[in-house]
Amino acid sequence: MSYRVLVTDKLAEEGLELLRAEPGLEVVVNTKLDPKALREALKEADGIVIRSGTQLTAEVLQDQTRLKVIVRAGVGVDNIDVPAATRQGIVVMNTPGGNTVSTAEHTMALMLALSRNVAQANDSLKAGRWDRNKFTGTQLGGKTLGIVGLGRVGLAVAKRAQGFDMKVVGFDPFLSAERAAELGIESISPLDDLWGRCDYITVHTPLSAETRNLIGPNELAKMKPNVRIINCARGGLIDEAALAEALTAGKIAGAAVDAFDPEPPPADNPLVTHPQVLVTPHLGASTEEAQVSVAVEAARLLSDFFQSGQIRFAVNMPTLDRAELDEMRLYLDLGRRLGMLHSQMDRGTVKSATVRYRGEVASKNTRLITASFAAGWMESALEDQVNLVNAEILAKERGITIVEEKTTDPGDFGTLIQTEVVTEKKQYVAAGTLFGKEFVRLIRLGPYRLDAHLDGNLLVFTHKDVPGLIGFIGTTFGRHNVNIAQMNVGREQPGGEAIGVVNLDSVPPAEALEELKKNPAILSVSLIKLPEAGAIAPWLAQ
Ligand SMILES: NC(=O)c1ccc[n+]([C@@H]2O[C@H](COP(=O)([O-])OP(=O)(O)OC[C@H]3O[C@@H](n4cnc5c(N)ncnc54)[C@H](O)[C@@H]3O)[C@@H](O)[C@H]2O)c1
Ligand SMILES: O=C(O)CC[C@@H](O)C(=O)O
Repeated sequence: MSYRVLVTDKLAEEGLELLRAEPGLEVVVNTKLDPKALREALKEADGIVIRSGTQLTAEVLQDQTRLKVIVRAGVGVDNIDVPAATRQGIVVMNTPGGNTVSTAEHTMALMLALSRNVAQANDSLKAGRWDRNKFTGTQLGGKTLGIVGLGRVGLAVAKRAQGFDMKVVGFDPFLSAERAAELGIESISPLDDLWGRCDYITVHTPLSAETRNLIGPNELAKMKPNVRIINCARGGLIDEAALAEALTAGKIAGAAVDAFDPEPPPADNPLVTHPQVLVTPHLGASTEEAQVSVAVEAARLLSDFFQSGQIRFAVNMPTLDRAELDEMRLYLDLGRRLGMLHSQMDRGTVKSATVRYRGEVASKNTRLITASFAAGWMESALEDQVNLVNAEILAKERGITIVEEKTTDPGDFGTLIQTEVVTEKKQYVAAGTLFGKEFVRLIRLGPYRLDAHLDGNLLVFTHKDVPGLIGFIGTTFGRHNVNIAQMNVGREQPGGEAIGVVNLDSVPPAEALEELKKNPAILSVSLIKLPEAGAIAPWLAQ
């Protein structure tokens, strides 16, 4: 049997050689395909190896019935529509770690070059000038570096910055303060407290809906005027126009940028053209060592896949046999939804997490359900596509152990999963059960019992148990044309504090939420977005 493998970005020769030496693999290298040609070429391919230059969009992947595997030589899979690939049964793998050191070193290179005006001084001297006074810089030693995102690259930057005698502070919802302290990093939470503390700020999070414009005009306004900002992660994490404006207005001192949105950036991109911004064309991972490392690893992943069916570093595929997956599907879905609920209830640094199983569910493979909870909890925050296979390991790496407790005593419900997350701010408790063979239900939030649907748009509000409040909520949403599908309230005693969960047919506008918050009887309002009823995780859908 012969498999055709397409390579559509520049891959180190060492990786190509490995692929070519593999019996049964036909390797086609073409780095000049436009989306239409790529789509056509994929119809004749069993596998593809890419870096960050190839966009595997839903359109490109649509109806690719021959394609079985995508291997990303690198970390970020944001140039692949992973849900679209998963839906089509295409395994997506990446090579995490292979370019971490190079990217951390590039971050340091940019930080140093920015501090010592290396690029400007180089241009000036080559243009025949000897401007020693103009390029007086600042030193890193003794300064405070703020790192947003303390994963692989963020931690590697922290270690190097400590070698330069910098004080390192940082924020990452998935690194416990204790683990950070062990690494000599002061954990700052909430993130808003970090901006005003730092002389240098560097971002190392994935780009997601939550992290887009992580640094915008409000955050820039809170920074010290001498601050220097570095982005060696993804364009889109920093509002490019706001950053350029803050530099021009002298509100901040400088910036260095390796990643843009889109790439390549248009010629009039405000950062590329700005005299105080040092730019490089996405070179973080562009070292001989990193490129060899990711290319060789990618080649090995691909040949193992075709030769023996092995799946490693898959970002969308659990190693679970079919029968077990079918039996567990609804429990896994409930675990994931509870995790997603927690991830949206609080942004504080996690101290501990516990999952309690009661009744029938306690006799199932609860490790898998706990992994599903962890995946739902972390899936919007991590660069890795979190799934059943990697969720608990990713949590552990961040100093978070998810404790499991179980009893087969059925209690009030036949089956119950109760989740508890303790952050430095407070303790959050939720519990869910299965209703029939199809439905998952939220039956407890904090100290309150209720019975709410665990899907779609949920408005959770704590309030004083006073007459007229339910009417007020209904009228407010009515005025904003938002339909209430279902409403539930829970309280400990009449007239005390209570909780309400409202299932909405659409996302309410911000003004509607503001109006609710102004009512003195309403104590807190959170909008939680969950998958629609019956929509299961891509990694459960295979
Ligand atoms: N410039 C390059 O060539 C290059 C090379 C490698 C990686 N990258 C990019 O660098 C980034 C980091 O890569 P990595 O391998 O360290 O990924 P990682 O998954 O190991 O780390 C990402 C970290 O960000 C944290 N995070 C997520 N949301 C956050 C938020 N709102 N606030 C604070 N922290 C948050 C996560 O908890 C995680 O610890 C990614 O965007 C990746 O694509 C760029
Ligand atoms: O392919 C590259 O050189 C960039 C890779 C980098 O952005 C990554 O996410 O691994």
